[in-house]
Amino acid sequence: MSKEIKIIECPRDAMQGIKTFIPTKNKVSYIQSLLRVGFDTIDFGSFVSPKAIPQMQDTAAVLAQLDLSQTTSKLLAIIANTQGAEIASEHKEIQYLGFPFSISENFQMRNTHKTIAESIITLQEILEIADKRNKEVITYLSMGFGNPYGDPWNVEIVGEWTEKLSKMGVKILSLSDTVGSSTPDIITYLFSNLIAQYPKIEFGAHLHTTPSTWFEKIDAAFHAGCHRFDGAIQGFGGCPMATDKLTGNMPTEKMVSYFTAQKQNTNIRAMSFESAYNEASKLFGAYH
Ligand SMILES: CC(C)(COP(=O)([O-])OP(=O)([O-])OC[C@H]1O[C@@H](n2cnc3c(N)ncnc32)[C@H](O)[C@@H]1OP(=O)([O-])[O-])[C@@H](O)C(=O)NCCC(=O)NCCSC(=O)C[C@@](C)(O)CC(=O)[O-]
Repeated sequence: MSKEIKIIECPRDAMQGIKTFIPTKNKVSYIQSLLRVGFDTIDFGSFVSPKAIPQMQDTAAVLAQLDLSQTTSKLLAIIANTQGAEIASEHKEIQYLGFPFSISENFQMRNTHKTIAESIITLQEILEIADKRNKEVITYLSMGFGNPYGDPWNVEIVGEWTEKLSKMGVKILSLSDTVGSSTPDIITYLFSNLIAQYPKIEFGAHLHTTPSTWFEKIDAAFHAGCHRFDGAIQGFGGCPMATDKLTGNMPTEKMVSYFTAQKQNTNIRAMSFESAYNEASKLFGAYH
């Protein structure tokens, strides 16, 4: 029997880099449309410094206004320090805390003002907070496919960090292509080797892409055994801490059509997906 495909929709990643503040009610209305679709998880907001990411400063207010009574989706919030982990853990509606851990020193500094060595200590503390508060942690291996800063990167480095994270008790590891630099060969190599070597870790693909490379990236990750995929409708967004130019997210509509063609179950309801897609056009159309 084939394993179900988990699609993680990331409105947080789609919105966080938009400079104009999106009114809370518009965020609520958009996320509400996503909650009807059947996504495994919605990465809906973040509890980070409002100076670092002003767009996400109303995450608690957004959460308070969501109607979660009908949804099957779980909620994920990004956190970047223990303060964020404590705040997010106060909310019983949030199942997952997502921590961006980068194997690029430059990106980790840009993103969280901490070195890799300091961040690994933060991650350990976050894992302990999550354990006490009954939350699961998703660790992102940011710049997992290389980086634009000239920091050392190769597949052995990814392997060594995966070993360390596994020993620390990381259970979900999302290999993140923060600036869209991955190639199908590297995707295939990393997923097929790491999935075989660490059967207790659930590996995810958080891929960024240009419109011409989405297919080869998803196809490589899927055929290498990955079943957990992040995306954002119409590919909106990207990480504003990475480079001056955002590289869009993996477009969810492309993934849905890909997995439908592969006869894989994603639990996506087509009509609700279409409504959410239209909501995305209205919401993001105003800012692009
Ligand atoms: C980590 C820090 C806070 C360090 O930032 P800092 O300036 O070094 O930290 P600080 O402790 O000095 O705090 C600065 C101010 O922020 C406040 N603060 C501090 N923490 C919080 C918090 N949790 N919630 C609310 N407020 C907070 C804190 O209280 C203080 O306020 P002030 O005293 O100046 O008024 C900052 O750099 C930060 O927030 N970074 C987050 C960056 C971020 O959200 N990046 C995008 C998400 S990650 C991503 O997109 C990648 C991903 C996941 O998609 C995967 C991939 O593609 O790679």
